[in-house]
Amino acid sequence: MNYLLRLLDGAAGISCHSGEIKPGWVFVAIRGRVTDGNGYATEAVCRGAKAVVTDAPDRLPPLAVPVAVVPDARQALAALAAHFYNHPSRSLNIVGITGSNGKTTVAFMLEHIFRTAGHLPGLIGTVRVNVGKTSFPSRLTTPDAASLQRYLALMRDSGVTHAAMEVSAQGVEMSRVDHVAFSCGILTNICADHLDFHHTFAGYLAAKERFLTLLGTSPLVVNSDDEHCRRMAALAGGPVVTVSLARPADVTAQILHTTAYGSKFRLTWNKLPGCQDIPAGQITVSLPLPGRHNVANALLVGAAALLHGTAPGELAAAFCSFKGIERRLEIYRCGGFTVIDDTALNPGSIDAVFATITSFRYRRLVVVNAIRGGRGAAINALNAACLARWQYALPFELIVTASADQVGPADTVTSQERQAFLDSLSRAGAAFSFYVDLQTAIRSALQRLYDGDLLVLLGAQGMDAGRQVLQEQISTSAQPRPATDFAIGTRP
Ligand SMILES: CC(=O)N[C@H]1[C@@H](OP(=O)(O)OP(=O)(O)OC[C@H]2O[C@@H](n3ccc(=O)[nH]c3=O)[C@H](O)[C@@H]2O)O[C@H](CO)[C@@H](O)[C@@H]1O[C@H](C)C(=O)N[C@@H](C)C(=O)N[C@H](CCC(=O)O)C(=O)O
Repeated sequence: MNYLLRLLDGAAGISCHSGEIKPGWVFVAIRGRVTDGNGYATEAVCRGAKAVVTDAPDRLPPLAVPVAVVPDARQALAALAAHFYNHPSRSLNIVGITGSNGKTTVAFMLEHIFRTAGHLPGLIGTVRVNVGKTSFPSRLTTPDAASLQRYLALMRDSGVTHAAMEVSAQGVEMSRVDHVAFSCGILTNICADHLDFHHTFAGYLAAKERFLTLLGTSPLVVNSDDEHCRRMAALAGGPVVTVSLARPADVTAQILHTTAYGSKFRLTWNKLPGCQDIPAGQITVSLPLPGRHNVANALLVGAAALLHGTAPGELAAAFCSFKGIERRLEIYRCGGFTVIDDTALNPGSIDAVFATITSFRYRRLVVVNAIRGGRGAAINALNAACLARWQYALPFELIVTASADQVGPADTVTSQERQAFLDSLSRAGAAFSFYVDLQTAIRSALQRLYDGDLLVLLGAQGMDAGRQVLQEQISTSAQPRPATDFAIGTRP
């Protein structure tokens, strides 16, 4: 390793992407799933790379710069990047948030609480990267190791002290978060997802278990209402703080009142490990986010905030002022009807949306669901069965459409993926209409909607186009009606 670290002497940067290389940088060539980084080494040297690191020297062309051979290029990238930026995570409080659903909401909620408690916060996740008040676009939930360490160094050098970071299973599996010192971990829930990457549920669980190894002896906050999370907590190397809505735990919630626009609950905690100065206590929280799953998210956030010394009074105030985030059970008005917009990429998140809707009052329900493509297509059969099950429980008109899972063309829905999804829906007994074009699907939904109806947009980021179509319809005069319009209670 010393020889490797000496490569960094005088280096100006490090990257695994040739396009990012600047003079004096070190290029780490990674054999990937789509292409081989070794094939870009010449380009990296032409851009001024001072050295190249590889775990496949036989795939490298002759180069006029030093080449270091390592057992695993991904792990070497993480180790070199952490060393190059002088281990920024050691100067930060970083809460690593992992799980199938809820990572983004938990991360934004925790960032908000850290800010309200007077810290300069940071956030790394699916929607964006925040360094204090500066925002950067996000291509991945968990960036590659070099980009990640770069962000962490920027946070440290900008005075950030507390950061919330989404840790994806892919990110763990690909060593992106190796050499990150987490002050705490959060395990939200575990359902079959990302089968495109891990291929089996066991593989997905193994990635989550590897996160616990990386967490070391730092505390783990775990949702003990989730069976897989309970089992995994037993593998933690440090103290475990359990949170639950339904059973005895270190941190619990008693829901007092829910409406379409939020929940009121009593949050109670025991004396937490490592929190000498915060005795057991209780606060009443008004959370302006609907749904039981958001109370579960708030429990995880509350536990992590208390572990980081947030005073109970500050915690209650911070929850009350949290505004939520786009496309996570986001509710807005569109003329006389209401729209719920959620990325809902897997059965767990689809369940969370419909479980919340069961207590809403509306005239009719219309659902537009965007099929996942590319990497996400592996989950489509499970999503179709989940939609059919909910259509049986809550009759609704289902409109299906195709849309890019992410922005990249690699994720457009192929005709095979589309037909496979529609066949899964038919087999499960669902009634639906299909429109290839997302905007036509939304327009078709709009023609069926009247005052008092509820429109639900489910699916990938490609659904952003749907919002633009809706915005055309949202009359400037329409103001959000009081929550009483959707008071929880008897449905028509
Ligand atoms: C499956 C997966 O995670 N792939 C990620 C991985 O790709 P890879 O290692 O297979 O790399 P590759 O694209 O084959 O390229 C090989 C190497 O050549 C390099 N290269 C490539 C092209 C070039 O011109 N020059 C160059 O040097 C690349 O930087 C890379 O190091 O490393 C790449 C570089 O960092 C990522 O862009 C790529 O993310 C792709 C786009 C992706 O969609 N990933 C998804 C699956 C993902 O990671 N999702 C998770 C979870 C999301 C969730 O929770 O739902 C996430 O953290 O975002």
